[in-house]
Amino acid sequence: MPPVWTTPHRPAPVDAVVSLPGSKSITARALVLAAIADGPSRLVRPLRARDTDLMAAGLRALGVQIADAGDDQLVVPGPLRGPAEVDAGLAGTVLRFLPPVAALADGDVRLDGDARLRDRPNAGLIAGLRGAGVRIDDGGRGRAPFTVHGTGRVRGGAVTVDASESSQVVSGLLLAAARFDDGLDLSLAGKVPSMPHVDMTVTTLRAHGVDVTATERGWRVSPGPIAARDVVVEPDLSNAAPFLAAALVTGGQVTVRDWPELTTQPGAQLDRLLTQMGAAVTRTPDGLQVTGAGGIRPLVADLGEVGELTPVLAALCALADGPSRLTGIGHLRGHETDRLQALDEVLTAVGARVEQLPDGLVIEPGPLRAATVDSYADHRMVHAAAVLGLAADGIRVTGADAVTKTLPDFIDRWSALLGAPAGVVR
Ligand SMILES: O=C(O)C1=C[C@@H](OP(=O)(O)O)[C@@H](O)[C@H](O)C1
Ligand SMILES: C=C(OP(=O)(O)O)C(=O)O
Repeated sequence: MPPVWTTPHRPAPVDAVVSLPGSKSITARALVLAAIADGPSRLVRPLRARDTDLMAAGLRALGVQIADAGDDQLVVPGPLRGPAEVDAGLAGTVLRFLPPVAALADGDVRLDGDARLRDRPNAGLIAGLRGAGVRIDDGGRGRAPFTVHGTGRVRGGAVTVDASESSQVVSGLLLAAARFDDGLDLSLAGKVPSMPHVDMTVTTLRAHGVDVTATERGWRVSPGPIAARDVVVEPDLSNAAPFLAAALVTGGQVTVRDWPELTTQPGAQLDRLLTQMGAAVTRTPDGLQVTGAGGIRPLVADLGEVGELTPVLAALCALADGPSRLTGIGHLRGHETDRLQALDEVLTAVGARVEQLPDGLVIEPGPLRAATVDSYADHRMVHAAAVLGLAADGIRVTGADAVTKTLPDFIDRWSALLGAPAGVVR
């Protein structure tokens, strides 16, 4: 990969059908549940990218067998044990889903990752696990690195957590809770962002035979076995965002194959959001088809449920025909980078006027100009720059290899999307 990626400029309408690899979030949940299930499981077409490879490596370090079988993965649970070191890279899913599993292991498990991981908030999870009887040494920081002193079992019971900084705190605790001696009666202190991701967790647990009920203040998980299940992983709908956005920017047409009829992925909301921005969105026998009309309408929306769509939507806002206001996304300051700050810098560099709100952004488009921008080690900032580059000639990105986090061949796929006449881009 060149150190600086010059994003392709494409004023002509795109016309393509795109197939995308599996969902990061579904793969992460499938791996974790398979690792603590009551028998072996097959994951069909899981995502193979940095985040999910780190999840698999972390589980292997705890004693789980995970083998590749063509495009699939076979997972065989074993006794969970330490001592172990887990590298979470920059993956929020590993940072928040593995510590509750580590607590079930017999022995110490130390978790660390990239320099930026050490800034990502995790006090809610650490306090929640302590409330469930787990001993954790985090030097009082509430962040990585920390050591989970696993004893082979977790008491569980009534626990109150603050998950206002990440829904993954809730998901991490719920995923392992059926294996706690007393299950878990989880109460929330405050609001939780990205609620569709919590719904995804609850739905996935039920599909594995776990008894989860919503309570007035949260969720209750009964103790019991987690049934091993083979899981067919849906395409990643959040990673569909830049490809569908290309239809809007160029006034072209993009179809994403195998768009699920029913899904818990928040990316499903692209249908509604891109329609609001002026796209015609239809379902065809192939998948979800987005057609751009030649202009982009501004977006005024609370994106709290779909925070991970923000970078691409914000890029579209910088190309719209009026000012946009995106709110409900204060927690994005704790993502791969401070995404509100990063988007402010990038959109300003290409000519927009940006105002940061405590929980969002106001974006006023301006005359576009060429710029070299950073990836901030954030895959979705590369997606955003790629979308801007369609409209502005001369957008260059340093550190574009950040895309390995969830879509390692993004740059090849993007080039193919733009080079392809009508046809399948793989
Ligand atoms: O549970 C998950 O798979 C995710 C939950 C969300 O995290 P936050 O609630 O921290 O935004 C989302 O942004 C992330 O990309 C994936
Ligand atoms: C926020 C994201 O990732 P993570 O799972 O690392 O939190 C993301 O993919 O947009």
